[in-house]
Amino acid sequence: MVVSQASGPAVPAIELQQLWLGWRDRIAVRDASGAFPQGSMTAVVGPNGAGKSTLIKAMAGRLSPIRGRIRIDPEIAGELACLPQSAELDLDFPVSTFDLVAMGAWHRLGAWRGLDEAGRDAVEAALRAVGLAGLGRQPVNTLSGGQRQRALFARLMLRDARVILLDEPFAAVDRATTEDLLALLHRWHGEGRTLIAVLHDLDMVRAYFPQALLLAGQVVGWGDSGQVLCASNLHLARHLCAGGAA
Ligand SMILES: Nc1ncnc2c1ncn2[C@@H]1O[C@H](COP(=O)(O)OP(=O)(O)OP(=O)(O)O)[C@@H](O)[C@H]1O
Repeated sequence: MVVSQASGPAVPAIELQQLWLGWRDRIAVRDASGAFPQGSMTAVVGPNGAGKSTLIKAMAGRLSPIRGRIRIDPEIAGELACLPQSAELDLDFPVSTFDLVAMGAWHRLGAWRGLDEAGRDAVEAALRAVGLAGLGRQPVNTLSGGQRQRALFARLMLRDARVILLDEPFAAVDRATTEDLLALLHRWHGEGRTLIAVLHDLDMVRAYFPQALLLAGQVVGWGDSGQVLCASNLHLARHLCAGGAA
């Protein structure tokens, strides 16, 4: 799917409205407001414990706000895909890489309807696009870490979502894989999809992500990544996560 880019003022794909998130007695994100415009490519950054994964989980619908609201544009409500941190994914089951990638099409076909020839071609094309041509029959639990992440990106391709959330997609992945997957993200961005990725490598964010959201239990900065990732904001974020007051 190629998503048309609307001209004129940016339409929010996801809007945070005075959003508070937390776990039991712990507040993880306080009073966050702002918007991810449709077609934007944003890195969510911040120190350990800043609330980045918590925000991704909430936007993916896996955690309810304590207060405030996450408003998802109704046109894209069913068009949101999420790739959680790899530690949260149990891929230790005997399914082929082809079938794992094909699962990306389940939301359109239903789990029990087989793929037609076009669907099978789409899986093969996705495997080629992530550099796994010829590995479709290999069980996923025998893939290397980098191959596994490539397969999960191929599954996202089949998912064909307009908004894609990724939590540390390049953690424990080799450089060549990272570069290939970054190129895929850029392709998706060029297609007008909205991309939101938790990342730790600030040089990568400056080089590849036009927008950044700097979190430290609260929004420290949100906008052009060059401006958001300035020394004073990064210092403030570290201070806040070390227990200081704003
Ligand atoms: N499942 C959970 N149960 C209880 N507390 C949690 C849970 N997940 C996160 N937290 C707490 O919420 C706060 C924010 O955690 P979160 O994982 O969102 O941070 P993060 O910015 O993604 O950190 P990191 O960079 O270390 O992955 C932390 O204090 C953390 O201990």
